[in-house]
Amino acid sequence: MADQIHFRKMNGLGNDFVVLDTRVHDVPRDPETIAAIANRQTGIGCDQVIVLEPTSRADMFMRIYNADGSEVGACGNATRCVAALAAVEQERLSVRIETAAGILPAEVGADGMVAVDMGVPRLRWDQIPLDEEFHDTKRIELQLGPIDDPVLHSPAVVNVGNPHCIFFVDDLDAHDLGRFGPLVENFPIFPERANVSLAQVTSDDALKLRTWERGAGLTKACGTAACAAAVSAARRKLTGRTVKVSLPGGDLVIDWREDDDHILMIGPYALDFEGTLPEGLVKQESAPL
Ligand SMILES: N[C@H](CCC[C@H](N)C(=O)O)C(=O)O
Repeated sequence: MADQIHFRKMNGLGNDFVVLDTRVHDVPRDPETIAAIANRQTGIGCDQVIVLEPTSRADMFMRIYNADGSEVGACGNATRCVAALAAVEQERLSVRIETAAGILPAEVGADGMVAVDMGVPRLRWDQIPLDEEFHDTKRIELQLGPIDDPVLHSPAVVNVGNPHCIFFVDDLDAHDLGRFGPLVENFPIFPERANVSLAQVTSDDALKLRTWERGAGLTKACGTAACAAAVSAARRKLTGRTVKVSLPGGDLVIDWREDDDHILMIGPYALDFEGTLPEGLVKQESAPL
């Protein structure tokens, strides 16, 4: 019988994760099993599956899989959750989490908040990446064919370890992100697809955000989208460089630091419950011949 695979169910502002740990036992990584775990009808149910791995360069390596099984480079909300796990393990409040997009320092606060240095935004068209050259990535012109809404023709694009497309609108609720999100996510201009957000600036230090996540769909919060929207709003001079981002699941504070260009993301984390993966969920290793 395959050994029982322990998991932690965690969330950051309702963006939820199943966290597995390869330092304890082998865990499945094939896209089918990841998608089966993430399935909210027949699996555990989550937006992303997070797999912890050993590394000599940081306290742990965080591998990130979307619900569709695709592996990606960054997940802001999960980084806060994993930083909290690392702080408990290492018995210190300053930790470092390695991801495919880089090593992220984090500080776990006594107030249950975690501050993660998400690094510097990548702003060149080929860093997003886009499949055609645009000199001004704070406002690109999208030929949105199937989308007739003119306000959705000139988003900002930015990479914060993963690709983001941010539309600034006057009223979030006036647009059906569930309808056009998947269209934009899969536009050919985004060779690696994109996370798609609607942002509504409400003051010079606050904005509201809704996100259709690449590989996961509508989520209650997206940490990297909050970083991307804050950077894009500041680039367009719609806000300052420190912004409260209000998502359906709650608020994050994003500070795009002037001195070193790093993006600091501050917000909560939560451990919901722990368990073991149901046997049927994990493809059994084929028996040795
Ligand atoms: N869907 C994202 C990964 C998860 C990001 C999100 N959950 C966050 O908190 O940043 C992508 O494909 O790049």
